[in-house]
Amino acid sequence: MDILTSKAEGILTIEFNRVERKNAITGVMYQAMADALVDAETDDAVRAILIVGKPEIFTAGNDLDDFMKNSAPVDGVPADMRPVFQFMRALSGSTKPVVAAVSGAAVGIGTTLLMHCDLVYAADNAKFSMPFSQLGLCPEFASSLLLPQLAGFPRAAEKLLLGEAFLAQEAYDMGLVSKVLPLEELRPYAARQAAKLVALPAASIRATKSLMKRSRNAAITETMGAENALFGAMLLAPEAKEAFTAFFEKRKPDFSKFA
Ligand SMILES: C/C=C/C(=O)SCCNC(=O)CCNC(=O)[C@H](O)C(C)(C)COP(=O)(O)OP(=O)(O)OC[C@H]1O[C@@H](n2cnc3c(N)ncnc32)[C@H](O)[C@@H]1OP(=O)(O)O
Repeated sequence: MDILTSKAEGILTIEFNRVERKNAITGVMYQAMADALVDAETDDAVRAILIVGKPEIFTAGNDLDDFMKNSAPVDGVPADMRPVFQFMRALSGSTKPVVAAVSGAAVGIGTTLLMHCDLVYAADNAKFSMPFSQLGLCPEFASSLLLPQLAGFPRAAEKLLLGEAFLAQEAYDMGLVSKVLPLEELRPYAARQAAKLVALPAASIRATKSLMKRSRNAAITETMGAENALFGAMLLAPEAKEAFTAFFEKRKPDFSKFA
């Protein structure tokens, strides 16, 4: 199983478990995470959600092979019903508190998804990146809105226009993560924070989260629509094909022939 889910003591834990592919996320994995989140939404026994990777890798982002093989529109399946949309909609719309524990690399959607979590803990080996422009793509799932809001435009531009990677301390300074911890303390600390949420009155947690998010919900939905229309087209363009092919051929992409 490339995604492990478990429920215990009020916490739904979702764990990336595809370490041989650096936890790169396939459609099947997005669907498993979406289904777990949708189920949690109506399960009163779940009072907090914890998303974790492995000590050496959070996730390498979307599986690039999946991007190459499964990006064309499918007859009868609206684009926003694809598993990645179902997952991000369920995460962004979750009324339950979501805690993420990040160690190792968090690439692409691996960093974007953190902007939709509530408490984000990073190990001192965490490394974040959103290399969309390097892949011939553009930001997705409201990162073009939320990152400039968090970090300010000039710093967000380094991360989104150039796709520069950044370490845990910078992520903390930018406001993307709540706290940086030594790697061995990350998972137990995140679990303890989730347990604190479980012990608090669920109605209070729901109300607080909803109030904190309400002023930006409409903008997030609108931005996701604009981003994802562009993203879907760019996935099928030759620049992305060159980037994905270059990754698997272990060479630098050559974008010089594209205007
Ligand atoms: C809507 C969502 C959008 C997005 O998420 S866009 C972002 C897409 N992701 C990426 O562009 C990241 C690609 N991966 C990497 O840059 C690197 O990996 C890492 C920095 C994450 C790790 O580097 P290292 O430790 O040197 O590992 P390795 O040798 O590159 O990878 C080990 C095996 O894992 C496969 N793999 C890694 N990432 C992906 C991926 N994203 N999709 C498919 N496969 C991936 C490789 O090919 C390789 O495989 P083999 O051992 O056969 O050579």
